[in-house]
Amino acid sequence: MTAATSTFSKLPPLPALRDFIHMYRLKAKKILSQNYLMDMNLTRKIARKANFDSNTHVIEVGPGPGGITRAILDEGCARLDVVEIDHRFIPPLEHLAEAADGRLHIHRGDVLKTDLATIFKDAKIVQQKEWFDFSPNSHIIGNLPFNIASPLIIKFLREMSREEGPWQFGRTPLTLTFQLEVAQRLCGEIDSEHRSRLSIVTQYICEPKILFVIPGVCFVPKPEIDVGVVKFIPRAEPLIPCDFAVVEKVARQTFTFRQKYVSKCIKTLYPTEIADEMAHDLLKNCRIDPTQRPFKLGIDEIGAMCVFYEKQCQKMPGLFLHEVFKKNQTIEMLANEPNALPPTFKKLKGGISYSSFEDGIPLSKLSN
Ligand SMILES: C[S@@+](CC[C@H](N)C(=O)[O-])C[C@H]1O[C@@H](n2cnc3c(N)ncnc32)[C@H](O)[C@@H]1O
Repeated sequence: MTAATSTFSKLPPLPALRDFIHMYRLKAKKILSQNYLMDMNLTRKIARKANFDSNTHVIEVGPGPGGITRAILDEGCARLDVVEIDHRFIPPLEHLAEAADGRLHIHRGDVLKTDLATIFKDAKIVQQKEWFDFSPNSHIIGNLPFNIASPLIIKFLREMSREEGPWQFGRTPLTLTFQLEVAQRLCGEIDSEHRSRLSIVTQYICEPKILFVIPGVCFVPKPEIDVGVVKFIPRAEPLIPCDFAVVEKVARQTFTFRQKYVSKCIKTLYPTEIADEMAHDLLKNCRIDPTQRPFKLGIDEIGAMCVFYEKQCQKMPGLFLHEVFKKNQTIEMLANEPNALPPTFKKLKGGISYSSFEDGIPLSKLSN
């Protein structure tokens, strides 16, 4: 399908969402974090702000009774595949599919275990792009259940950083909802109260933006919190030249104690007997003030720490597997594990030069 040939018709009149819910007896289940978005102005706003065109193959996660599903179809897309875990929603979604001119396809299953790449691949709509080109005609959208929002975004970010799963076709954007506090952490800027591990692992690989906030009262049943709609655009070039597992580990340990000195946090990367020396080496090489607080560190500083830590791990097999809470595992024991060395970064073809990182110096400190 090309831009010139794609056409779609709006959905014919359907029973109102509220009537749908009564017709199909769709009482929300707390265990699946079901909070329905009933206001079609808001569902339309999500679809509009996601900003895809009529050639786009969209995947929606957790469609529930189909409020956002209707809006995506009406906004105009080449095809929409939905992944829903709760069998009760299949009949109303089939009802919707009958009205959707063959554009709506339903998959019953857990999105965490569903192969989204195969959905894109089998439909043969998504035009593969080189990673550096702008995004392919694919988009993933969802008003996520709160209980899986965090594991799902981590899975997506990991796949994105390795150009795997739906990102094997290029830079597929995401538009997802999160409880506002999580949305703010994903987008947390340096020196802000929201800066966290999540800010780093998100922002080094993509550009996240809170599109708008939906007050909790707009959902049925209403959660006690507000919800942020976040759009993620994968970066052409990651800001840190290390594998996701390395960035995730350094970011996690750097934010172990938010208000303490970074030196105290970084020591948790190493066994106690070598922690002082190894942490000192890392901070000195990266020109980072040991008394700095974690939330005041820029991505380039954390990037430099990742590069240096990775080198330390290469020299000391087993170090990468060290976890501060696993007291009885020595580096000698861990060195015999199959993944005793950190995964290597898949270098992108062309693009920015990571040479300054090779010396372990953050870009912002090069002129100092
Ligand atoms: C917060 S509700 C949103 C429903 C609908 N999208 C809306 O905005 O009204 C979350 C939806 O995700 C579904 N869900 C929960 N866990 C899921 C999972 N692991 N995989 C796929 N869907 C899931 C729930 O059954 C529910 O329909």
